[in-house]
Amino acid sequence: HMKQVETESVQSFLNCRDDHSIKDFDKFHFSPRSVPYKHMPCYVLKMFGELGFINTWRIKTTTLARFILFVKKGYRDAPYHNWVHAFSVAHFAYLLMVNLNLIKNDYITSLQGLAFLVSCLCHDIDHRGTNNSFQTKCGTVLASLYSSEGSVMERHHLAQSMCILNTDGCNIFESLSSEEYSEVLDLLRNNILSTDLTSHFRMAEQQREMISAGFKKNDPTHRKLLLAMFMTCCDLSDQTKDWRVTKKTAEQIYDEFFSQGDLEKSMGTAPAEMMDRERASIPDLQVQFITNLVLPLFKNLADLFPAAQPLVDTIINNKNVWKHARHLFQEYSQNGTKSMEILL
Ligand SMILES: COc1ccc(Cl)c(-c2nnc3c(C)nc4ccc(C(=O)NCC(C)C)cc4n23)c1
Ligand SMILES: [Mg+2]
Ligand SMILES: [Zn+2]
Repeated sequence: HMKQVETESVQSFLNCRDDHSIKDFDKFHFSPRSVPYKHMPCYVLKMFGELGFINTWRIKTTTLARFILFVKKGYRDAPYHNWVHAFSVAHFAYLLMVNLNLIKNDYITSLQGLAFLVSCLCHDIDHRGTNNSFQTKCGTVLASLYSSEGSVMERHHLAQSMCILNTDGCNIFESLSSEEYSEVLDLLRNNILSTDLTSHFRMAEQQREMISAGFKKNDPTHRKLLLAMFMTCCDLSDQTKDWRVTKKTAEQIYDEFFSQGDLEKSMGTAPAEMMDRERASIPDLQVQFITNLVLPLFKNLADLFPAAQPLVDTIINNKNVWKHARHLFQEYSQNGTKSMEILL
């Protein structure tokens, strides 16, 4: 078995070098979900290399390769919260660093960039396709471990990430000095915990103040707010791609949400509307989500980085498609067609 794993792992790191079918990998419009599944680990390695992290932080390639495969194995095959989501989130972190020159223009340090990319890769590890309120409501093991501090799932994703770093031959931070090591773990913690959407709302106010007051590069609080903002941008980056991607993402998310709703009904509790396949109107929910969360967030990003303005334009386009789909959906759902097929 180990032999088979070894050859498979070696295989998944050889073939992306000669994969000339991929163009525009470092452009905002590129969809990471179009990368062949078996090439994804290799493209993660490529991102670490292109950002200079392998040399700067003296990361052994075999250690990084093993770390990537353990992270990939740490994800379950949930409809949305799976390895492909993790890969796409990490890819957007790469796009931000490359296209906004975050490290060159010292918005973030190289160490913060390394922690940022690793955090995105690990941010949803071992997700079960159910959200924080499900954990507490149904008294899961994870709730018994973490519900007193909140952000139950995010604390679990962090714990799983630490386990992988402590696994033989997987510690990609082994060449760091002790102060760099403790800083990178601190960054990992802040970044992964900041992907809890409810804590994003708390920070959104401070982020707006930071942007209107003007970002100060050497203000540690500004740095922390900026990294938290980047993490949520990456987590929601499917919204910045063309309609096909956002539609497919919505299908996966509501597949996961409605399964949780079914589970809650079978346990005798009433699910939230967005989790209830009998009540939810996906176009309405998506217009709300984009209006209340996605647009303000990426407008903040574009305020700081004008190069990110095209992302806002794409999000507005997608929102208009959902608005157009709204009455289409009502019309069709009258005669029972609830499915997303009707959307172009
Ligand atoms: C950043 O962390 C997460 C965690 C989990 C998910 Cl699924 C998402 C996420 N990523 N894309 C989406 C899209 C397209 N629609 C969504 C609609 C609702 C919600 C949701 O959780 N609403 C309740 C909350 C506001 C208290 C999340 C949605 N979402 C992001
Ligand atoms: Mg998450
Ligand atoms: Zn996520």
